[in-house]
Amino acid sequence: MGTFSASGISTFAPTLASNSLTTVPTSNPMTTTTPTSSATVVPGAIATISVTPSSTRKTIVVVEAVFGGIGGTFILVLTLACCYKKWRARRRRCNEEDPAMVEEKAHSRSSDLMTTVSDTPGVVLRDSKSTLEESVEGNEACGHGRNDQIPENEQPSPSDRRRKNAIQPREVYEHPMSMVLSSSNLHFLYSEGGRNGPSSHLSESGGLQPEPSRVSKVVSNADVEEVSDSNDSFVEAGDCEVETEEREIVVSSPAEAEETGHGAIISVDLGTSYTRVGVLKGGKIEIIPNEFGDLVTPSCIGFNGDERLVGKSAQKALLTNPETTLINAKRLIGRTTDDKGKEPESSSFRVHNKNGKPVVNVQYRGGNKDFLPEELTAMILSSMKEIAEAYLGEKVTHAVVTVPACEFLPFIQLILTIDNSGSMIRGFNDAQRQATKDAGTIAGLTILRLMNDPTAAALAYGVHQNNAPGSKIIVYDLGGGTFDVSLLSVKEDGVFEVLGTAGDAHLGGEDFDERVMRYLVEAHTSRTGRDVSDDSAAMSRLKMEVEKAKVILSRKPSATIKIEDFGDGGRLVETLTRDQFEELNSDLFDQTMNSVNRVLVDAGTTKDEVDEVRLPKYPV
Ligand SMILES: Nc1ncnc2c1ncn2[C@@H]1O[C@H](COP(=O)(O)OP(=O)(O)OP(=O)(O)O)[C@@H](O)[C@H]1O
Repeated sequence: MGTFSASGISTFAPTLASNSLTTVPTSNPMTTTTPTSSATVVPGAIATISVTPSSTRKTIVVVEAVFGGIGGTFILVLTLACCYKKWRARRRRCNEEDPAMVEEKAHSRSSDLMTTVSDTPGVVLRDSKSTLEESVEGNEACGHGRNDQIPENEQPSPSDRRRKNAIQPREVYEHPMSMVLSSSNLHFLYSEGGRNGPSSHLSESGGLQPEPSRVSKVVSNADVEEVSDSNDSFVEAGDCEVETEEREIVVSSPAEAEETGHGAIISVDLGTSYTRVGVLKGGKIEIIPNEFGDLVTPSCIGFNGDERLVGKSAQKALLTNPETTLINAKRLIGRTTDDKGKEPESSSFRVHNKNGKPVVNVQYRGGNKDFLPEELTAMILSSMKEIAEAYLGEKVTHAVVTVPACEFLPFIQLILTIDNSGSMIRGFNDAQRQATKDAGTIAGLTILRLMNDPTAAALAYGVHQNNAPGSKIIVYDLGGGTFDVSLLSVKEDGVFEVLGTAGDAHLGGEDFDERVMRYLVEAHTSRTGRDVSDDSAAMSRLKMEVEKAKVILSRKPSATIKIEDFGDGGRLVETLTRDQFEELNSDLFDQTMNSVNRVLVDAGTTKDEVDEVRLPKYPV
């Protein structure tokens, strides 16, 4: 789950304030690749479209050349109709696993199909919240704590003060994990995305009385089933697809879970930088500490002779054996080797092409070994399984795993970006989702559900509990490697509707770290004449220190980075201010704002209609 704490907040809020949310920034001094859009081609619609001017022009020229004249127009319309149909079908499949709406107060109007929340001890959200708050408290020492602990004399940077009229983010302390954990035990009402979100059907009905004709599958409390692979959310009737608005209703309690033979179902927040595992126990959601007593485990894998390390020990080995220590496997999963050039350069391990797939090559057990990203991810999942099994004293076979949201590009945007990315989807696409499931299988886990990060986040923040009906909330979730933003509308009876989701599976805290690293290396080189960028041990050290500094900058206006052995016995001592950090990363923040803009425009909402912005906090 993503988080950017104070530095993220401070940068985000003013941007939100200063940018018009109906237009995309068209230039940025730091940007080399930030897309700009041409508002002259299709006014209004294009305002949120992220395409390079050259690709737009190319597309238009091709369209004009190929589709000139009346006959051409007919062909164009036909082609667009076909594309649109395919796009809709894929979009439905993509949304399949997005539990976009959640019903939390089912007991008030429960139907025959559903048990009530009060019947289901595992869904007492307040309990999960307090557990999580405790865990945050317990981790203040790591520097990832709550902002209300910040000493009063630590004033925000001058740039913060300049920011007026911003939508004020509220601090949140829960972790998305809480609801991920509940996902196997709550009443979930899946719905098809409206323009980019769900239908209004459920919200009208309060989520409790779905019309049977519109429900493709109902799982009653006596019939808990695996749902992750169901593809029956729409039926084909000849050439015509009849879309069902609701997809699944899953009702389960711990007792019921046992009946199914699943045993305890673990939930894994599989992050680019950190992974967490939890389980529902004794009516409460618990995040399980690892062997070090930490609630989060670095998503790091190390190979040392015959030994395989996962987590903190691997992270430590990053300093001594950077070539055989792997980070960011999530950024490779489900990718092809063509899908390159978007990742941070700081990874020290070797990635090469094997049958079009990126493969990591390491020295292990006396030989050169290739590992697919799903195999690496499986190692992390396997470690989470072991942590859970040691804690529970029983075998774990089933899990719910989070993935970055799957955002379908609006159709018009798809047309205009086709030669840019060729992809219908931002966020995790089908291949990445499938590869994540495969990783689960390799780890000996059946993945019951892939849950979208922003949905999990929204649930965890208790958006449906804590906000008045009618309020609109933005959930801005910047993680280690991915970014998701969702616009939610709170309905009656604790239901919320996801009006839109956007994001970038190539953008996260790692990219921000990367920028700072580059800056520091350049500064060091020009001062000392020594370039350490090829020294993987020095770069690994720098990476760790830069991340720490970034976290400090969330609370303080400046941070000092000191590395005693920074290549060739040299030393690095640099002070980084929050303003510098923000400037170095300004285009990355702008990119996140593009997604915010897109979500708002897709949902037909303006900035003024947004009541609140939620920025996740990070309980390490
Ligand atoms: N207090 C903080 N201030 C700024 N950044 C922070 C803070 N705490 C953590 N981070 C950054 O947040 C990122 C990790 O967040 P998180 O654990 O939510 O992501 P993840 O789940 O590993 O990644 P993703 O969800 O993208 O796969 C890292 O880049 C980390 O440096």
